[in-house]
Amino acid sequence: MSIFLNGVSKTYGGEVVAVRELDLKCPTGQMLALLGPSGCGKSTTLKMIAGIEEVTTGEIWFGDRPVSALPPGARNIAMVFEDYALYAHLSVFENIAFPLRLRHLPKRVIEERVEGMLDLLRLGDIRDEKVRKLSGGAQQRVAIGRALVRDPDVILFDEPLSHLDADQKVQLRTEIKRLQQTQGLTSILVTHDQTEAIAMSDAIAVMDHGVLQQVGSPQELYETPANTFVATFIGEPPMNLLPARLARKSDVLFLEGTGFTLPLSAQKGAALTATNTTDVIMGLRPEHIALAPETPLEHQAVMRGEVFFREHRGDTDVLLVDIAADGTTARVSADIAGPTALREGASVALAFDDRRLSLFDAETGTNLLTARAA
Ligand SMILES: Nc1ncnc2c1ncn2[C@@H]1O[C@H](COP(=O)(O)OP(=O)(O)OP(=O)(O)O)[C@@H](O)[C@H]1O
Repeated sequence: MSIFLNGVSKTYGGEVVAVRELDLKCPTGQMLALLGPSGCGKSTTLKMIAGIEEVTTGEIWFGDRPVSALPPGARNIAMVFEDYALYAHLSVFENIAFPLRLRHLPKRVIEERVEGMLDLLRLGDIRDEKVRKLSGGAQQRVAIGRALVRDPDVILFDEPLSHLDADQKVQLRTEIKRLQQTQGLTSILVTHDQTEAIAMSDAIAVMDHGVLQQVGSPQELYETPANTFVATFIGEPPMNLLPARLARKSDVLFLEGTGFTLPLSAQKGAALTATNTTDVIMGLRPEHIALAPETPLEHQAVMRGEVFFREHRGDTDVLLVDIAADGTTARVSADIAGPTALREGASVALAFDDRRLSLFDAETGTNLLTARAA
């Protein structure tokens, strides 16, 4: 069952605009993540889809059915919460059976369906355990079983992994993804954790201050962020954002930044023909910077500076490098294959080329390379 949000807004108490004019689509059988910092409106959006909060304006559709006016019970949705919300004194079996008992289904049907869930979630061995004795990960699997056993049209996950420790997180996110794909579940995932959103979802909607910033596949968001907010929110370490200028000399467009001048490729130049902007922000991912070879390649720019800090990350070193030139300074983070012999205070030359850099309008933060193509 697909989910559509059409111009959905939510205002609390006539004042706080939590969600503004939101248009979103989650196709049948896919998982859409709502991602953003605290207060961006993702929980409010989930609650409106669930029917726990009313929309102020706009309409929500499940397939061809408008649901905004329906109470939660009439929407055939299931929710999985961050704190599991299980009955601690009941067994695994009884927790999963609970929603079916509420519907007074025949005993045989209940047993069949709960057994199916126990198999699917590999909970058979602990079926008679009281849930309070289980690990967080096992409790969350029980909660997922309880959600799925009713065969909902839509399943809503509200920060489902946030109380788990690191290895349980990784295990359960794989488990949820496997279930979501094999069962073809139409799902919305609310999270503030980009790693979770990237690992689990087909598409990610990034929100800030109640406004949708961009929606797309994890790859699209990584490669072509719509603006500087998305650019720094997706990717770790975050994308470098450095002030720069565009200057046309003869037929070539040059990018001039702190300590470098880079002729842009004809392709990038063509994408920028309609741009009058000269002040830009260059977006450069730390993993797209390398140590400069002795003879830089054509179309490669080199920035020279001093290592301010080195963070050793096993197979790579993240270097924070201070670049100083023409009275300006910039601090750049570079994720370099390592381990390197570079230490704080060392001189270093960093190289990058124009293939994977982004350019944003210095005033609006909009991606200049994609905005006009869109
Ligand atoms: N019941 C409410 N009454 C008034 N304001 C609210 C209410 N619920 C949320 N808000 C406000 O709406 C905005 C969006 O909140 P929301 O909880 O949807 O954001 P969020 O991104 O889910 O954040 P978090 O992860 O912290 O829950 C915030 O400014 C919040 O203070």
